[in-house]
Amino acid sequence: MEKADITFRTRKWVRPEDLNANGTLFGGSLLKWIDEEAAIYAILQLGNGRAVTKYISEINFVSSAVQGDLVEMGLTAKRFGRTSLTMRAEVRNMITREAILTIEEIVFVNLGPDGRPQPHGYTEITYDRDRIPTHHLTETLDED
Ligand SMILES: CCCCCCCCCCCCCCCC(=O)SCCNC(=O)CCNC(=O)[C@H](O)C(C)(C)COP(=O)(O)OP(=O)(O)OC[C@H]1O[C@@H](n2cnc3c(N)ncnc32)[C@H](O)[C@@H]1OP(=O)(O)O
Repeated sequence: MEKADITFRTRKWVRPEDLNANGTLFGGSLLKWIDEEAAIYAILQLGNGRAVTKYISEINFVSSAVQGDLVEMGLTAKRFGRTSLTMRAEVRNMITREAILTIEEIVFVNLGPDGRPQPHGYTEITYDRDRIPTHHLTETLDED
C-alpha cells in the first residue's frame, strides 16, 4: 500500500472543560477525541461496527493548545492486515497548522459476532462511503 496523505476531518474547539491545571489542553481529552476519530475511521474502512482499539504506539505531545484554539484531527490508514487496520494520527492547530500530537500507529481489530478477530478482506483505503455499515449493531444482534 502506498503512503497516503492524512486528511484532516473533525475540528474541535478547546473549551474550559478540556483544560488541565496548567490551563492547557488536557492530554486525556485529546486521546479520547483521537480514539473516537480512529474508531469511526476504522469502521468506515472495514465496513464493520465491531472494530476495537488493540494497540496505540508512543504518543508524541508535540505542542500544547489553549482555551479557544481550534484543533483538527487527521488519520490515514498505513497498513491493512488480515484482521487489523493500522492508522497514523495527527492533531494540529487548525489556524497555524502546528502539530499538537502525533501517533505513528493505532491498531484496530475487526471482530466477528463472536467477539474474536475476523478477516476483513480489505487491502486499500476507500475514499468513498461504500463500506459504511447500514445498521446499528443493536439492530443486528438476532441476525448475526
Ligand atoms: C448506521 C451506522 C452504524 C454504525 C455502526 C455502529 C458504530 C458503533 C460505534 C462503536 C464504536 C466502538 C469503538 C470501540 C473503541 C473501543 O473503545 S474498544 C475498547 C478497547 N479495546 C478492547 O477492549 C479490546 C480488548 N482486546 C481484545 O478483545 C483482544 O485483544 C482482541 C482485540 C479480540 C484481539 O485478540 P488477540 O487474541 O490479540 O488477536 P490476534 O489474532 O492475536 O491478533 C489480531 C490482530 O491484531 C494484531 N495485534 C495483536 N496484538 C498486537 C499488538 N500488540 N500490536 C499491534 N498489532 C497487534 C495482530 O497482528 C492481528 O492482526 P492481523 O495480522 O490479523 O492483521
